[in-house]
Amino acid sequence: MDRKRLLRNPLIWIVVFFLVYLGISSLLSDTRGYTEAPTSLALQQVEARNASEITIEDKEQRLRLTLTNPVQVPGVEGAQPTTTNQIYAQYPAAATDQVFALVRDNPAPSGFDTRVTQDSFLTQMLIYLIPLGLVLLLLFWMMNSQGGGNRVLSFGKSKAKQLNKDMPKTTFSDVAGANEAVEELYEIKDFLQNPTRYQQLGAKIPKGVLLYGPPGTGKTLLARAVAGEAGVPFYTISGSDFVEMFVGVGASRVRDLFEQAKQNSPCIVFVDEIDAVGRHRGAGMGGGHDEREQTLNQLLVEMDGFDSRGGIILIAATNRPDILDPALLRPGRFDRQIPVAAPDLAGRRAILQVHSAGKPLAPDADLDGLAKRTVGFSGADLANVINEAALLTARLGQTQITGSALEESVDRVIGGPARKSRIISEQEKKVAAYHEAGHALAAWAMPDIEPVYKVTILPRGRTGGHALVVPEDDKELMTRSEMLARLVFAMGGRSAEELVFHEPTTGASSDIEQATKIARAMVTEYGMSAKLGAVKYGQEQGEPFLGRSAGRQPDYSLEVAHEIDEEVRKLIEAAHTEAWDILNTHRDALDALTGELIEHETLQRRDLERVFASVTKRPRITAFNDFGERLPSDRPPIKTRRELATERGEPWPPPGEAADPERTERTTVGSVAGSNGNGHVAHGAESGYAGAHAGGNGHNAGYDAGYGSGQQGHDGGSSPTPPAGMPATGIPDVYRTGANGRRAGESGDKPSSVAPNYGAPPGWTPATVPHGTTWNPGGAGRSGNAGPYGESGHGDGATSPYGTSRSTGDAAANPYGDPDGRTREGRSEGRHTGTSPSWGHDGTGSDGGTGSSGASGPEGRDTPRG
Ligand SMILES: Nc1ncnc2c1ncn2[C@@H]1O[C@H](COP(=O)(O)OP(=O)(O)OP(=O)(O)O)[C@@H](O)[C@H]1O
Ligand SMILES: [Zn+2]
Repeated sequence: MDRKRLLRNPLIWIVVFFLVYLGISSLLSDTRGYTEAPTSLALQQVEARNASEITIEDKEQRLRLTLTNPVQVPGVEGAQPTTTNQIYAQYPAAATDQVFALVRDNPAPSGFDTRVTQDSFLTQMLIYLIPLGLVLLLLFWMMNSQGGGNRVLSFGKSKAKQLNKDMPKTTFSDVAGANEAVEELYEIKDFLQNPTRYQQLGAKIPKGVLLYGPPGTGKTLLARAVAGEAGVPFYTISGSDFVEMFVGVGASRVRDLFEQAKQNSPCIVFVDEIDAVGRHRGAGMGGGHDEREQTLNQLLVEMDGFDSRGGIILIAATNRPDILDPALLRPGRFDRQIPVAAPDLAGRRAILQVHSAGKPLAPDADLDGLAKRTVGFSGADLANVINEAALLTARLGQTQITGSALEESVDRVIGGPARKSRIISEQEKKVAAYHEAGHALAAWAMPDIEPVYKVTILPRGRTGGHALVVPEDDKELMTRSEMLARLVFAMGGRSAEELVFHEPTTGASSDIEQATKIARAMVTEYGMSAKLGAVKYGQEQGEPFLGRSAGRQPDYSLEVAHEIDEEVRKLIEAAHTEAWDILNTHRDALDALTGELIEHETLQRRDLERVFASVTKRPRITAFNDFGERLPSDRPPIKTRRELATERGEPWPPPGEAADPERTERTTVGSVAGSNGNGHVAHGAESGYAGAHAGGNGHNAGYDAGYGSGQQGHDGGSSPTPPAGMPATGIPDVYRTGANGRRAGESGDKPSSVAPNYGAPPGWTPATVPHGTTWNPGGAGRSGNAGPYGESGHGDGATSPYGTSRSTGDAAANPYGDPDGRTREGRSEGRHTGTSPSWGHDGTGSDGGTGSSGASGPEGRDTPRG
């Protein structure tokens, strides 16, 4: 590496050149064989007529003599004198005349000769060329070191350098938890291996495959796996490689790319981040997009031109399919679009297994538990968790990765390293402890929210502490009650401060932000306010150049704006009251928890169960308005086969049937099913999880594109987005609880208390069903298990209610208003794994005290389409 750098330095070359020059000139020196003598001696010899040959070399000012009788030449600088008959001597230029006269008077017997050396033409040329060459060399060198590659000289020329060839060894088994995508890609791989089979059927294989989904979900990995499985070369180029300063370069690069691919077919060309070139034409601010449009046009033309029978398959990846030019996505171009969503529970478990393979795990390392805790993590996050745990283990000098190392590394990945050294005053610690205890208690006593997983007042990253609720399931839908519960949870910290210290602190700012976001989304996006109705207020501009929310425009009147603000405030006020009331009622529990928090700093679920033993889930006391005039029906929804079976006490799945009926029912991609079906099958059978997204088929309106959001907005929880269509189990659940909630609110009666059942969701009836109804909506799958939520996070998802940080919805699924979901089955489209770990960080304390938690991620915007 270093040696290479050295060789590029022109100075080295100059030095080498001179050394070589000196060497050569001394070798060729024409004084060889002659000894240098003092001028006086040489003149004496001429005078004494002892020279048999005399040459005057005019240019060198040298007298060269061959003597008849050898003479002794004194050695120069103390060297031995030598006796020789060939000598030469220099003379001064002014003495030329005298020397000439002397020689003329005393010529040798053969006369004398004068030589005037003339530089050869070549030498003269060299003299001019060498400096020129040096200058040029210097210039090249400067360009090189600037651009990294020899950019300037090769622009528009072949891009052999940018196109990296590779023969990956990756296989589909390296990709875990992305079974749908693997199934789709299996076909491509099969085609590359047996093209004739497809050609005989007259089938056209897609020319291009677009993989889209949140960052880090394994898109690159999948593309490599296709190449690895098919055993064809894999070329990668990034969309931004096309974009160049010079107009027309991008287009010619596209041409070259296809040229090269054709020469190397069959092969896979992978264009990463294709949105860099593939953006909507005519979009963007100002002018000056000609270059990009030209590049895109060229890409379109080339894609039309090549024939996939040639065995070239283009795979592109993007996080933002919604901003791609529609022409790029039409049949014949990237007509196969494969969503790569963040993994679900089974997927996460499988990914953890893939990445922990070959690493020494201690017996207490529980990958299943870890998978449950890491809702919303992408494959890359999970890989990172395992790696961090390994690093941590190495740092501690241990030989096995323990459960606590894994636990710590999850926290690190989400919230950054713990700030152990930070010193906080006793008083601040107490405030923080009350704040977090307030969150925990509010969540504990509210229906429709997951039990708190852990509470800590250890500052981590930029946060001052957090209470964490983790969903038991991956959830895609969130009911109104669940969102309300989240509001209460968010207000818990603030309420505790007010209740106990009679004064709020700045530590609740991110809670407030979070709550506002949820409430606003409920009103303007999810139509959850009876007063304003199911109307979407505000329109998002499609192009993200201005930053997501800068493009948001109000499309309603000032009066409505006023009403929205009012509704938002009402929701939050009600939640605040609710939280306050809970804390007031259970003040003993609050104090007890605070005490333990101050002592232990971090408390787990078991501790909470002990401390909160006396706290029961309670119905909401405040009236949140619900449905206006439209009274929900009392008739319960139909029951699924599974529910009926469970009621009858029969085992599920029925013996002899496929292990996972839900999954097979949903899956329409039957052709190559099961190529990688590891974790899933077992999983669906074992928990209610499959039930949780049993629906979602076939609607593609209103998905939340909010996945991309804050990589580091750790706080934000998830963003399950209730989509427009509701799955069979979904609607009634919402209605039911909503209706009951309203009645409770109206009459103000507190229901007979429901038996406390904290640990887990299965079986507990939401307390919002006040009259002791036994109806249990979703079977194991959905009972009061709300989605996740980051209590104070602000993942900046403008709309996604729970702080989108890690939500995964791939919802942007169908960006081009393709209503029937051509190639994809509805499920993958509607897929919005809205769950994510809910880190409510509170900035209690850190610098400046305002505790804004976490740099929020950039997006999380809702992009409804279709
Ligand atoms: N499904 C998965 N199974 C196993 N490992 C995964 C999976 N998804 C991601 N990873 C891990 O995460 C790393 C990053 O994934 P990859 O580069 O493919 O993500 P990407 O989707 O291309 O991200 P981006 O959109 O940011 O380019 C992979 O090298 C792999 O180690
Ligand atoms: Zn808080």
